[in-house]
Formats: sequence, structure tokens, C-alpha cells
Amino acid sequence: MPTQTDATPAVEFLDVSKRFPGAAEAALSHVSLSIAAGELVCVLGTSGGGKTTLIKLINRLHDPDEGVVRVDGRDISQVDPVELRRGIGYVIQQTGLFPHMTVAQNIACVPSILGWDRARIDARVDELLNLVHLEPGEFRDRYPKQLSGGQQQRVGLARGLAAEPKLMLLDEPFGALDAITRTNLQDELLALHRDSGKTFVFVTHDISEALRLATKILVLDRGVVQQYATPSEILRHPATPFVRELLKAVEGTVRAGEAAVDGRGRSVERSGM
Ligand SMILES: Nc1ncnc2c1ncn2[C@@H]1O[C@H](COP(=O)(O)OP(=O)(O)OP(=O)(O)O)[C@@H](O)[C@H]1O
Repeated sequence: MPTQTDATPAVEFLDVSKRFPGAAEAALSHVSLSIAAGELVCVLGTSGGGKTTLIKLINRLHDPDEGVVRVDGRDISQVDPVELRRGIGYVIQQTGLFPHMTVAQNIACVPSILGWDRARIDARVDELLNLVHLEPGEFRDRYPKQLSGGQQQRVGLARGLAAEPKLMLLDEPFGALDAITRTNLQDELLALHRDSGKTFVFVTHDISEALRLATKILVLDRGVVQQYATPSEILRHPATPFVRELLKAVEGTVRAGEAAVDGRGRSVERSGM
């Protein structure tokens, strides 16, 4: 269950639209939603549906054409983007690790900017490496190119968590990984979410991943919210033909009327459709 630490939503979208210059269609159209503190929201949809745009509107890598985005109750158009981003963890598939910096230096980036003292930074780097199951003595001084893809993604996750942000944005962080590594990282994320009370917004195009991880799933298609509900609600009552189509991908694993158990140990049941 999400830890409801605060009545103020972690993130709110109030009638938000975004169209990129020259694009025929809006990347996001009239999106309104509220993400409570402590939720793990998976943003799901097909390619080009607007998932990344939605995430980037939360940390002001994009600004909306219309509407308001609030983080922790603040209209972020009034917040300096650099200051905003220091309080939000951001993890992307390409990891964005700095190639000329060691693993420790990459993880220490934001804490260093925030002026943490050396001892606190060193302790935090080791704590995070242990958290993502990379032995500090072995990995601290390596460069990103000396790591496997899965290890790089673990370092990316550690870096996003470094300054203890209350809000984490993750854009397909476990994409391009083999199934076993992916499942391991999902388990680590679930444990982290359970223990930390942080809010996570997690983009994926994989419905199985979303059903496994999410407290709520936001389904987007062509910039329009199709459904925003718990996994169980989505399985029982898919709101649109698009959501029904998405669910076909898990038809074999969660059959009509059968119960299954997701990554949180919840029983998810699907009515006939
Ligand atoms: N910087 C940009 N300039 C112009 N168009 C863009 C830009 N970023 C995104 N778009 C367009 O906005 C729409 C939504 O893109 P977005 O990246 O949000 O989709 P997505 O759901 O994350 O897709 P994917 O799963 O392929 O990453 C697409 O049609 C895309 O081409």
C-alpha cells in the first residue's frame, strides 16, 4: 500500500496540453490527474503516446502550452527549473552517466552540487551501491564504459536516488535488459518503494511490468488519458478499446476470471472482456 505521507498531491496536472512546433497532433491533450504522495504510477502506452512528454513536464524539461503542473502543491512554472530538478530524481534508459566520471563521481553529482560534506557523500555512495547490489569496493572507481548495460542502469538508479528526492521520475529505466536482470531490478524498485514512501512515476511500454509494479496505471494514447486506475481496476474494467487492446498482451498470463498474483503479492483478477 502507498504510504500516504501528505495530503498535498505529489504531482498534479490541471488541463495540461502540449504540442511541439510543426507537429500535426498534440503530444498531450487536456491532461488532468493527481498523483498522491507515496504512489508508484506506471505510465503506459504505445510509442509516441506522450509518456516521455508527460514525465518531462514534471521536471520542466518541457513546459506546457496550456494548463498548470504542480509538484508538491507548487505551480512549477513559478519555480526555477534547476532548483526544481535538484529535488526530483530522474532516471532514463540511456542512463545519461558522464563517461569521464567514475561511478562514485556520477552518483555524487547532485549531493556535491548541494554542498554535502565529503564524508556524507562517500557514505551515501556506498549505501546506494549496496542498495543496487554493486559491491562498492569493486565498482566505486570504475568508469561507465567498464560496466555492463544492467550495471550502468543500476548506477543510473543510484544516481537518481542520491540526494534523497521525495519524487522519482523513471523513463523506461529497465529497457534493453534481459528478463532476469529486469526482474531483479523491478524487485529492487518494489522494495525501495515499500521502504521509502517516495513517489515514483515510471514510464514503460510493457503492461506486464506495469501490472507488477504499479499502485496506479496511467494509460495514454495519442496524448489522451485513456484510463488512470489501479491495476486491478484496469484488468476488471478496461475503460476504452485502446486499454482492452493493451490487455491482449497479457491475455495468456491473466485469463478472464482467473486470479494471478502481482509483484506486490496482490491478487489481481480479471473479469471477462
Ligand atoms: N522535442 C520534440 N519535438 C517535436 N516533437 C516531439 C518532441 N518530443 C516528442 N515529440 C512528439 O510528441 C509525441 C509524443 O512523444 P513522446 O516522446 O512523449 O512519446 P512516448 O509515449 O514517450 O513514446 P516512446 O514510447 O516511443 O518513447 C510524438 O508524436 C513525438 O514525435
